[in-house]
Amino acid sequence: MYRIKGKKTIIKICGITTANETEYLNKVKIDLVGMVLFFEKSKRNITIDNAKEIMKTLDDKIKTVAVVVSPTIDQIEEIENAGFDYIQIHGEMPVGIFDKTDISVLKAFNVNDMEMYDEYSKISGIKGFVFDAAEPGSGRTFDCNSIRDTKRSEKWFILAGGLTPDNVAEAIKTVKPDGVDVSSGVEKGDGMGKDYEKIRRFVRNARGQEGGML
Ligand SMILES: O=C(O)c1ccccc1N[C@@H]1O[C@H](COP(=O)(O)O)[C@@H](O)[C@H]1O
Repeated sequence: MYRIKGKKTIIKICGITTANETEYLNKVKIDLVGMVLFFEKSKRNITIDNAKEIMKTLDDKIKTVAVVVSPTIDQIEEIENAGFDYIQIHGEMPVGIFDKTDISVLKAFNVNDMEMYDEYSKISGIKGFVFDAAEPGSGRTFDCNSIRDTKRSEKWFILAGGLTPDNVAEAIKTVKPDGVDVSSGVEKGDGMGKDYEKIRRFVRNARGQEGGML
C-alpha cells in the first residue's frame, strides 16, 4: 500500500461549467478541479475559452484537470497551451502523446476493462489512474471491492464513479485510495451545476476518514 498514514486524501470535483462555481471550491479547499472538454455528448462540456475564464477565478493551490475522451494530439496541445496542470484521458491515448507533449496524464480506466493497466503503470508521463464505472460522468457506482487489491505504485490511485457525500467515507475505508473524484454526486437536483452544500458534505465526509482509517 502506498497510502501514507495521515496523508491527505486528494479531492477532485469534476464537471465545473462556470466561474460562479469556483467561489465555493476555493472555500472548501479541494485539490483538483476537472473540466470536460472536446466531448459534446456531455452536459458538462465547455470550451477552452470558458475553461480559461474559470481558471482565472480559481485559488492557485487548486490544480486543474482537463477531462477528455480519446483526444487528438492537437486537442492535447490546446489543453497544454491553455495552462491545465493535468489531462484526464478516458478511452484511447493518442499515439505519440509523450513525444509531442509534456502534460501530466491521469489515465481513466473503466474498471471492467483494465487490460492496459500493467503497461500504463510503467509510463513515467502518467501521474496517476482514475478508476471509474463503465459510463463516465453518469453517477453510476461499481463495487469498490473489485479494485481494492489492484496493484499499486507511486502513481495516484483515484477512485471515481458514483461517489456521493453519503458513500465517500465508506468507499475510502474500503479502497484506501490516494484520492476521490466526484461529479454527478455533488450536482443540484436538476443536474445543472454544482450544489455547494453537497460539495461541503462530500469534502467533510472524505476528510473525516483521514488518519483514523489506516
Ligand atoms: O462528467 C462527464 O460528463 C464526463 C464526460 C466524459 C468523460 C468523463 C466525465 N466525467 C468523469 O466521470 C467520473 C465520475 O463521474 P460521476 O461522479 O460518476 O458523475 C469523473 O472522473 C468525471 O471526471
